[in-house]
Amino acid sequence: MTRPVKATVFGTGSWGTAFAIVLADAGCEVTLWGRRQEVVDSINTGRTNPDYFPGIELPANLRATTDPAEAAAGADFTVLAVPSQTLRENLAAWTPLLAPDTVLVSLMKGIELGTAKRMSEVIEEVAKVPAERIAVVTGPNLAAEIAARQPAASVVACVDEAVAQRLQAACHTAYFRPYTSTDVTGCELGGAVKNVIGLAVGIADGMGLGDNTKGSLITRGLAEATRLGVAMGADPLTFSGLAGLGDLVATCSSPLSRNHTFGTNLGRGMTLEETIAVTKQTAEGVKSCQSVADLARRHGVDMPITDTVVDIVHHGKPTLVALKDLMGRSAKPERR
Ligand SMILES: NC(=O)C1=CN([C@@H]2O[C@H](COP(=O)(O)OP(=O)(O)OC[C@H]3O[C@@H](n4cnc5c(N)ncnc54)[C@H](OP(=O)(O)O)[C@@H]3O)[C@@H](O)[C@H]2O)C=CC1
Ligand SMILES: O=C(CO)COP(=O)(O)O
Repeated sequence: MTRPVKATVFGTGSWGTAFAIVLADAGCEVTLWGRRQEVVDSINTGRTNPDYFPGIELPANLRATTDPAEAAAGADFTVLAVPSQTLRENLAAWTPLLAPDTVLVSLMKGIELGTAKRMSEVIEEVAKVPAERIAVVTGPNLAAEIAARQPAASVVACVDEAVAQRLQAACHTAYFRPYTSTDVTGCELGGAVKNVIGLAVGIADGMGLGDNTKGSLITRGLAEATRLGVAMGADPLTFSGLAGLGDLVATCSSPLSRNHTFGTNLGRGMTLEETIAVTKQTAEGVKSCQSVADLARRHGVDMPITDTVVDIVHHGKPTLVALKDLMGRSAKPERR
Protein backbone atom coordinates (compact mmCIF):
# COMPACT_ATOMS: atom_id res chain seq x y z
CA MET A 1 0.00 0.00 0.00
CA THR A 2 1.40 3.43 -0.90
CA ARG A 3 1.44 6.06 1.84
CA PRO A 4 -0.50 9.33 1.38
CA VAL A 5 1.40 12.28 -0.08
CA LYS A 6 2.56 14.65 2.67
CA ALA A 7 2.20 18.36 1.98
CA THR A 8 3.14 21.27 4.19
CA VAL A 9 1.82 24.77 3.59
CA PHE A 10 3.70 27.69 5.14
CA GLY A 11 1.13 30.46 5.65
CA THR A 12 -2.36 30.24 7.13
CA GLY A 13 -3.65 33.26 5.19
CA SER A 14 -6.32 33.13 2.51
CA TRP A 15 -4.53 31.27 -0.27
CA GLY A 16 -2.41 29.11 2.05
CA THR A 17 -5.55 27.91 3.84
CA ALA A 18 -7.60 27.47 0.66
CA PHE A 19 -4.83 25.54 -1.12
CA ALA A 20 -4.36 23.40 2.00
CA ILE A 21 -8.07 22.52 1.71
CA VAL A 22 -7.51 21.55 -1.95
CA LEU A 23 -4.54 19.32 -1.06
CA ALA A 24 -6.47 17.70 1.81
CA ASP A 25 -9.53 17.13 -0.40
CA ALA A 26 -7.19 15.55 -2.98
CA GLY A 27 -6.12 13.02 -0.33
CA CYS A 28 -2.84 14.50 0.92
CA GLU A 29 -1.90 14.54 4.60
CA VAL A 30 -1.56 18.30 5.15
CA THR A 31 0.23 20.37 7.76
CA LEU A 32 -0.24 24.14 7.87
CA TRP A 33 2.38 26.35 9.48
CA GLY A 34 1.08 29.58 11.00
CA ARG A 35 2.85 32.27 12.98
CA ARG A 36 -0.05 32.93 15.37
CA GLN A 37 -0.88 30.38 18.07
CA GLU A 38 -4.57 31.37 18.18
CA VAL A 39 -5.01 30.67 14.46
CA VAL A 40 -3.27 27.29 14.80
CA ASP A 41 -5.46 26.43 17.82
CA SER A 42 -8.64 27.36 15.90
CA ILE A 43 -7.58 25.14 13.02
CA ASN A 44 -6.72 22.15 15.25
CA THR A 45 -9.58 22.35 17.70
CA GLY A 46 -12.33 24.33 15.98
CA ARG A 47 -11.59 23.06 12.40
CA THR A 48 -11.88 26.65 11.15
CA ASN A 49 -9.68 29.61 10.30
CA PRO A 50 -12.04 32.37 11.45
CA ASP A 51 -9.80 35.29 10.44
CA TYR A 52 -9.87 34.25 6.79
CA PHE A 53 -12.73 31.77 6.23
CA PRO A 54 -15.31 31.91 9.00
CA GLY A 55 -17.95 29.28 8.34
CA ILE A 56 -15.76 26.95 6.27
CA GLU A 57 -15.13 23.62 8.01
CA LEU A 58 -11.60 22.38 7.43
CA PRO A 59 -10.99 18.75 6.38
CA ALA A 60 -9.97 16.23 9.05
CA ASN A 61 -6.68 15.38 7.30
CA LEU A 62 -5.38 18.92 7.81
CA ARG A 63 -3.62 20.06 10.99
CA ALA A 64 -1.64 23.12 11.97
CA THR A 65 1.44 24.03 13.99
CA THR A 66 3.52 27.09 14.85
CA ASP A 67 6.68 24.96 14.86
CA PRO A 68 8.38 25.22 11.44
CA ALA A 69 10.53 22.12 12.10
CA GLU A 70 7.45 20.02 12.86
CA ALA A 71 5.71 21.46 9.80
CA ALA A 72 8.60 20.81 7.41
CA ALA A 73 9.40 17.26 8.52
CA GLY A 74 8.83 14.59 5.88
CA ALA A 75 7.00 16.82 3.39
CA ASP A 76 6.89 15.65 -0.22
CA PHE A 77 5.68 19.14 -1.17
CA THR A 78 6.60 22.27 0.79
CA VAL A 79 4.20 24.99 -0.26
CA LEU A 80 5.07 28.64 0.36
CA ALA A 81 2.18 31.09 0.85
CA VAL A 82 3.51 34.17 2.64
CA PRO A 83 3.69 37.69 1.16
CA SER A 84 6.35 37.80 -1.57
CA GLN A 85 8.41 40.52 0.06
CA THR A 86 8.80 38.37 3.21
CA LEU A 87 9.80 35.17 1.41
CA ARG A 88 13.59 35.64 1.46
CA GLU A 89 13.78 36.18 5.22
CA ASN A 90 11.28 33.45 6.07
CA LEU A 91 12.76 30.86 3.75
CA ALA A 92 16.27 31.49 5.10
CA ALA A 93 14.98 30.43 8.52
CA TRP A 94 13.07 27.42 7.17
CA THR A 95 15.75 26.10 4.79
CA PRO A 96 17.73 24.06 7.38
CA LEU A 97 14.46 22.37 8.39
CA LEU A 98 13.29 21.28 4.92
CA ALA A 99 12.83 17.58 4.18
CA PRO A 100 15.49 16.20 1.83
CA ASP A 101 14.24 16.06 -1.79
CA THR A 102 11.07 18.01 -0.97
CA VAL A 103 9.58 19.93 -3.89
CA LEU A 104 9.21 23.63 -3.06
CA VAL A 105 5.97 25.09 -4.39
CA SER A 106 5.35 28.82 -4.73
CA LEU A 107 1.78 30.13 -4.52
CA MET A 108 3.04 33.71 -4.52
CA LYS A 109 2.34 36.31 -7.21
CA GLY A 110 4.94 38.96 -6.54
CA ILE A 111 8.36 40.14 -7.72
CA GLU A 112 11.00 40.95 -5.11
CA LEU A 113 11.70 44.64 -4.60
CA GLY A 114 15.31 45.65 -5.22
CA THR A 115 16.42 42.41 -6.93
CA ALA A 116 13.43 42.18 -9.36
CA LYS A 117 13.57 38.40 -8.86
CA ARG A 118 10.67 36.04 -9.39
CA MET A 119 9.70 33.92 -6.38
CA SER A 120 11.13 30.72 -7.90
CA GLU A 121 14.46 32.55 -8.32
CA VAL A 122 14.42 33.63 -4.68
CA ILE A 123 13.67 30.04 -3.66
CA GLU A 124 16.51 28.67 -5.81
CA GLU A 125 18.93 31.21 -4.37
CA VAL A 126 17.94 30.92 -0.70
CA ALA A 127 17.11 27.20 -0.36
CA LYS A 128 19.87 26.21 -2.82
CA VAL A 129 17.66 23.68 -4.60
CA PRO A 130 17.76 23.09 -8.36
CA ALA A 131 15.00 24.50 -10.59
CA GLU A 132 13.78 20.91 -11.14
CA ARG A 133 12.58 20.89 -7.49
CA ILE A 134 10.73 24.20 -7.62
CA ALA A 135 7.13 24.49 -8.83
CA VAL A 136 4.61 27.29 -9.14
CA VAL A 137 0.82 27.17 -8.85
CA THR A 138 -1.01 30.05 -10.51
CA GLY A 139 -4.21 30.92 -12.38
CA PRO A 140 -7.70 32.34 -11.77
CA ASN A 141 -7.86 31.14 -8.18
CA LEU A 142 -9.58 33.65 -5.90
CA ALA A 143 -9.05 31.94 -2.55
CA ALA A 144 -12.55 32.47 -1.14
CA GLU A 145 -14.14 30.76 -4.17
CA ILE A 146 -11.72 27.83 -3.96
CA ALA A 147 -12.34 27.45 -0.19
CA ALA A 148 -16.06 27.30 -1.03
CA ARG A 149 -15.20 24.48 -3.48
CA GLN A 150 -16.37 26.42 -6.53
CA PRO A 151 -14.90 25.03 -9.77
CA ALA A 152 -11.67 26.52 -11.09
CA ALA A 153 -8.74 25.55 -13.27
CA SER A 154 -5.13 26.32 -12.48
CA VAL A 155 -1.59 25.78 -13.75
CA VAL A 156 1.20 23.88 -12.00
CA ALA A 157 4.50 24.77 -13.59
CA CYS A 158 7.92 23.22 -13.19
CA VAL A 159 10.83 22.94 -15.62
CA ASP A 160 10.69 19.19 -14.91
CA GLU A 161 7.36 18.06 -16.36
CA ALA A 162 7.34 14.87 -14.25
CA VAL A 163 7.46 16.97 -11.07
CA ALA A 164 4.63 19.18 -12.38
CA GLN A 165 2.61 16.00 -13.03
CA ARG A 166 3.24 14.73 -9.47
CA LEU A 167 2.01 18.03 -8.05
CA GLN A 168 -0.92 18.03 -10.46
CA ALA A 169 -1.99 14.62 -9.12
CA ALA A 170 -1.55 15.82 -5.53
CA CYS A 171 -3.93 18.78 -5.92
CA HIS A 172 -6.52 17.55 -8.44
CA THR A 173 -10.03 17.49 -6.97
CA ALA A 174 -13.59 17.53 -8.27
CA TYR A 175 -13.55 21.36 -8.13
CA PHE A 176 -9.85 22.16 -8.72
CA ARG A 177 -8.46 21.21 -12.13
CA PRO A 178 -4.72 21.84 -12.51
CA TYR A 179 -2.98 21.80 -15.90
CA THR A 180 0.78 21.39 -16.22
CA SER A 181 3.27 23.75 -17.82
CA THR A 182 7.06 23.92 -18.05
CA ASP A 183 7.03 27.70 -18.58
CA VAL A 184 7.79 28.78 -15.02
CA THR A 185 8.92 32.27 -16.06
CA GLY A 186 5.75 32.96 -18.05
CA CYS A 187 3.49 31.60 -15.33
CA GLU A 188 5.11 33.71 -12.62
CA LEU A 189 5.09 36.87 -14.74
CA GLY A 190 1.43 36.30 -15.62
CA GLY A 191 0.54 36.22 -11.92
CA ALA A 192 2.65 39.23 -10.94
CA VAL A 193 1.62 41.51 -13.83
CA LYS A 194 -2.10 40.71 -13.51
CA ASN A 195 -2.01 42.13 -9.98
CA VAL A 196 -0.72 45.43 -11.38
CA ILE A 197 -3.41 45.44 -14.07
CA GLY A 198 -5.96 44.54 -11.38
CA LEU A 199 -4.95 47.73 -9.58
CA ALA A 200 -5.32 49.72 -12.82
CA VAL A 201 -8.80 48.32 -13.50
CA GLY A 202 -9.78 48.93 -9.89
CA ILE A 203 -8.67 52.55 -10.16
CA ALA A 204 -10.74 52.94 -13.34
CA ASP A 205 -13.77 51.33 -11.65
CA GLY A 206 -13.34 53.66 -8.68
CA MET A 207 -13.27 56.64 -11.05
CA GLY A 208 -16.63 55.50 -12.43
CA LEU A 209 -15.28 54.45 -15.82
CA GLY A 210 -17.04 51.68 -17.73
CA ASP A 211 -16.51 48.33 -19.36
CA ASN A 212 -14.80 49.65 -22.49
CA THR A 213 -12.07 51.00 -20.23
CA LYS A 214 -11.88 47.66 -18.43
CA GLY A 215 -11.68 45.67 -21.67
CA SER A 216 -8.99 48.00 -22.98
CA LEU A 217 -6.90 47.80 -19.80
CA ILE A 218 -7.15 43.99 -19.65
CA THR A 219 -6.14 43.61 -23.28
CA ARG A 220 -3.34 46.15 -23.26
CA GLY A 221 -2.25 44.81 -19.84
CA LEU A 222 -2.01 41.37 -21.39
CA ALA A 223 0.13 42.89 -24.16
CA GLU A 224 2.45 44.36 -21.50
CA ALA A 225 2.77 41.02 -19.68
CA THR A 226 3.42 39.18 -22.94
CA ARG A 227 6.07 41.69 -24.10
CA LEU A 228 7.90 41.38 -20.80
CA GLY A 229 7.57 37.60 -20.87
CA VAL A 230 8.93 37.29 -24.40
CA ALA A 231 11.89 39.53 -23.47
CA MET A 232 12.58 37.18 -20.54
CA GLY A 233 12.36 33.98 -22.57
CA ALA A 234 8.78 32.95 -21.70
CA ASP A 235 6.38 31.32 -24.16
CA PRO A 236 3.96 34.01 -25.43
CA LEU A 237 1.13 31.44 -25.47
CA THR A 238 1.35 31.13 -21.67
CA PHE A 239 -0.18 34.60 -21.45
CA SER A 240 -3.32 33.60 -23.34
CA GLY A 241 -3.77 30.72 -20.89
CA LEU A 242 -4.93 30.44 -17.28
CA ALA A 243 -1.83 32.11 -15.82
CA GLY A 244 -2.33 35.14 -18.05
CA LEU A 245 -5.74 35.95 -19.49
CA GLY A 246 -7.58 33.61 -17.10
CA ASP A 247 -6.21 35.29 -14.00
CA LEU A 248 -6.57 38.79 -15.48
CA VAL A 249 -10.28 38.20 -16.11
CA ALA A 250 -10.90 36.82 -12.60
CA THR A 251 -8.93 39.54 -10.85
CA CYS A 252 -10.23 42.44 -12.91
CA SER A 253 -13.87 41.31 -12.59
CA SER A 254 -14.05 40.46 -8.93
CA PRO A 255 -14.60 42.45 -5.75
CA LEU A 256 -12.91 39.48 -3.99
CA SER A 257 -9.56 40.53 -5.52
CA ARG A 258 -7.56 42.52 -2.98
CA ASN A 259 -5.62 44.27 -5.78
CA HIS A 260 -8.80 45.23 -7.61
CA THR A 261 -10.39 46.50 -4.40
CA PHE A 262 -7.23 48.40 -3.45
CA GLY A 263 -7.33 50.15 -6.83
CA THR A 264 -11.06 50.89 -6.51
CA ASN A 265 -10.48 52.63 -3.20
CA LEU A 266 -7.68 54.73 -4.71
CA GLY A 267 -9.85 55.55 -7.73
CA ARG A 268 -12.63 56.73 -5.43
CA GLY A 269 -10.23 59.24 -3.94
CA MET A 270 -8.79 57.55 -0.86
CA THR A 271 -5.14 58.35 -0.15
CA LEU A 272 -2.54 55.56 -0.22
CA GLU A 273 -2.37 55.61 3.59
CA GLU A 274 -6.17 55.38 3.93
CA THR A 275 -6.28 52.55 1.39
CA ILE A 276 -3.51 50.60 3.16
CA ALA A 277 -5.35 51.07 6.47
CA VAL A 278 -8.56 49.46 5.17
CA THR A 279 -6.74 46.61 3.37
CA LYS A 280 -6.53 43.63 5.70
CA GLN A 281 -4.83 41.13 3.39
CA THR A 282 -1.91 41.04 0.98
CA ALA A 283 -2.31 43.10 -2.22
CA GLU A 284 0.93 42.11 -3.94
CA GLY A 285 0.62 44.57 -6.82
CA VAL A 286 1.07 47.56 -4.51
CA LYS A 287 4.75 46.74 -4.02
CA SER A 288 5.26 44.58 -7.10
CA CYS A 289 4.19 47.33 -9.52
CA GLN A 290 7.57 48.89 -8.70
CA SER A 291 9.52 45.66 -9.22
CA VAL A 292 7.60 44.86 -12.43
CA ALA A 293 8.48 48.36 -13.72
CA ASP A 294 12.08 47.67 -12.63
CA LEU A 295 12.09 44.36 -14.57
CA ALA A 296 10.67 46.15 -17.62
CA ARG A 297 13.46 48.73 -17.48
CA ARG A 298 16.12 46.01 -17.10
CA HIS A 299 14.75 44.26 -20.21
CA GLY A 300 14.07 47.40 -22.24
CA VAL A 301 10.33 46.73 -22.39
CA ASP A 302 7.66 49.45 -22.57
CA MET A 303 4.92 48.96 -19.92
CA PRO A 304 2.89 52.20 -19.85
CA ILE A 305 -0.02 50.89 -17.75
CA THR A 306 2.39 49.55 -15.15
CA ASP A 307 4.26 52.88 -15.11
CA THR A 308 0.94 54.70 -14.68
CA VAL A 309 0.02 52.50 -11.70
CA VAL A 310 3.42 53.23 -10.11
CA ASP A 311 2.88 56.96 -10.66
CA ILE A 312 -0.59 56.91 -9.07
CA VAL A 313 0.21 54.58 -6.18
CA HIS A 314 3.72 55.67 -5.25
CA HIS A 315 4.18 59.18 -6.62
CA GLY A 316 0.74 60.58 -5.83
CA LYS A 317 -0.06 61.42 -9.47
CA PRO A 318 -3.72 62.50 -9.69
CA THR A 319 -5.76 59.82 -11.45
CA LEU A 320 -7.29 62.19 -14.03
CA VAL A 321 -3.85 63.51 -15.04
CA ALA A 322 -2.49 59.94 -15.20
CA LEU A 323 -5.41 58.87 -17.41
CA LYS A 324 -4.92 61.85 -19.75
CA ASP A 325 -1.19 61.11 -20.05
CA LEU A 326 -1.79 57.37 -20.67
CA MET A 327 -4.34 58.08 -23.41
CA GLY A 328 -2.31 60.90 -24.93
CA ARG A 329 0.84 58.89 -25.71
CA SER A 330 1.90 58.89 -29.35
CA ALA A 331 -0.24 56.70 -31.63
CA LYS A 332 1.09 53.30 -32.72
CA PRO A 333 -0.02 50.01 -34.32
CA GLU A 334 -1.72 47.46 -32.05
CA ARG A 335 0.96 44.87 -32.78
CA ARG A 336 4.65 45.47 -33.17
N1 LIG B 1 -5.81 35.13 -1.78
C1 LIG B 1 -5.90 34.76 -3.03
O1 LIG B 1 -7.00 34.69 -3.60
C2 LIG B 1 -4.67 34.36 -3.77
C3 LIG B 1 -3.41 34.74 -3.37
N2 LIG B 1 -2.31 34.39 -4.09
C4 LIG B 1 -0.99 34.78 -3.65
O2 LIG B 1 -0.67 34.06 -2.46
C5 LIG B 1 0.29 34.77 -1.71
C6 LIG B 1 -0.16 34.81 -0.26
O3 LIG B 1 -1.32 35.61 -0.24
P1 LIG B 1 -2.57 35.37 0.69
O4 LIG B 1 -2.58 34.07 1.37
O5 LIG B 1 -3.75 35.70 -0.12
O6 LIG B 1 -2.27 36.54 1.73
P2 LIG B 1 -2.95 36.81 3.12
O7 LIG B 1 -2.68 38.24 3.43
O8 LIG B 1 -4.33 36.33 3.13
O9 LIG B 1 -2.11 35.89 4.14
C7 LIG B 1 -0.74 36.08 4.32
C8 LIG B 1 -0.22 35.01 5.25
O10 LIG B 1 1.17 35.25 5.48
C9 LIG B 1 1.37 35.52 6.87
N3 LIG B 1 2.37 36.57 6.97
C10 LIG B 1 2.23 37.90 6.74
N4 LIG B 1 3.41 38.52 6.93
C11 LIG B 1 4.28 37.56 7.29
C12 LIG B 1 5.65 37.58 7.64
N5 LIG B 1 6.36 38.71 7.64
N6 LIG B 1 6.23 36.41 7.97
C13 LIG B 1 5.53 35.26 7.98
N7 LIG B 1 4.23 35.17 7.68
C14 LIG B 1 3.62 36.32 7.32
C15 LIG B 1 0.02 35.95 7.41
O11 LIG B 1 -0.02 35.67 8.78
P3 LIG B 1 -1.10 36.38 9.77
O12 LIG B 1 -2.44 35.78 9.44
O13 LIG B 1 -0.60 36.00 11.10
O14 LIG B 1 -1.03 37.85 9.46
C16 LIG B 1 -0.88 35.02 6.62
O15 LIG B 1 -0.85 33.73 7.14
C17 LIG B 1 0.39 36.16 -2.36
O16 LIG B 1 1.57 36.21 -3.13
C18 LIG B 1 -0.82 36.23 -3.27
O17 LIG B 1 -0.58 37.02 -4.44
C19 LIG B 1 -2.42 33.66 -5.22
C20 LIG B 1 -3.64 33.21 -5.66
C21 LIG B 1 -4.86 33.53 -4.98
O1 LIG C 1 -4.46 35.92 -7.49
C1 LIG C 1 -5.63 35.97 -7.19
C2 LIG C 1 -6.68 35.29 -7.98
O2 LIG C 1 -6.13 34.42 -8.91
C3 LIG C 1 -6.06 36.77 -6.04
O3 LIG C 1 -6.04 38.10 -6.39
P1 LIG C 1 -5.81 39.19 -5.27
O4 LIG C 1 -4.45 38.93 -4.66
O5 LIG C 1 -5.90 40.49 -5.96
O6 LIG C 1 -6.89 38.99 -4.24
